[in-house]
Amino acid sequence: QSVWGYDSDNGPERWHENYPMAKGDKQSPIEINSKDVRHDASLTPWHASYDPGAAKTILNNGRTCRVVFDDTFDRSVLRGGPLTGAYRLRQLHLHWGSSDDHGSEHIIDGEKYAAELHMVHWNPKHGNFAGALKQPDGVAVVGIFLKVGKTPKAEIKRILEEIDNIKTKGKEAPFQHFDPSILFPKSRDYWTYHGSFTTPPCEECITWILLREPIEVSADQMAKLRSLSKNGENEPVNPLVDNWRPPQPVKGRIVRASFK
Ligand SMILES: CCN[C@H]1CN(CCOCC)S(=O)(=O)c2sc(S(N)(=O)=O)cc21
Ligand SMILES: [Zn+2]
Repeated sequence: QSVWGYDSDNGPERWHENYPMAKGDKQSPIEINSKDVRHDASLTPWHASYDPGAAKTILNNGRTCRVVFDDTFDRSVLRGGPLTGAYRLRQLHLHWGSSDDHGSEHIIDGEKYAAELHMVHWNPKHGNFAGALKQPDGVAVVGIFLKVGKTPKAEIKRILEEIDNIKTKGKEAPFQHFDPSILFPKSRDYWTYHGSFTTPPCEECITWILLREPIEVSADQMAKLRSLSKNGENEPVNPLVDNWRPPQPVKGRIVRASFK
């Protein structure tokens, strides 16, 4: 069927059939090898100023669990780092595996994390989100790695508590009074490079800002995430797991680090 996904008949190896950008020269995710990274002293710290009142709903779209924010004005914005101007927070979502030893999209020095959280922002100088998708500086995504550990970060609980209300595809629940910056790790260190959406349409419009320090989740919290289903309410159960794209060719791109 033409609808893309992560199964053998509609997965990443076939996306290019309907989305030619998938075979572009600046695709994401990528593997990051510290030996190839260039420290850039000119990279300033990034700053998020998010309005908790901008959070609206949480939904299961059959491909991920997504929290949507009001991005009709500069209400929740990301600035600094490799960015010029204020980028508006539009949504956050996750990618995860079928077991704790894999699930992230970016891979760091050969290490795969259990999950990867993406906070998607767009550049209002391009008028609207659809316009921003067509620009190389249109979108900025902050990526946070999730690692299974003994001292889970409490703040992720708020998202996982909602999972029971959005078990199947198309289910949506109110999700308000939430400031996603509570999910950030202590360190602001990051890698940055230019790439694409890791799903169709695979547009190459993203400035990636990947945080070096993972946040910790518990094995139970990962199991909770894996209890989501790809299928709709009255369809056969199809677990929503392994919604990650494998690493793509770097093709000479430079990955810069804000740290030594
Ligand atoms: C499931 C589709 N995921 C897409 C949907 N959007 C893209 C544009 O859509 C146009 C209709 S998006 O901006 O929400 C977005 S960000 C990422 S990622 N993993 O690269 O952070 C993927 C996607
Ligand atoms: Zn993503």
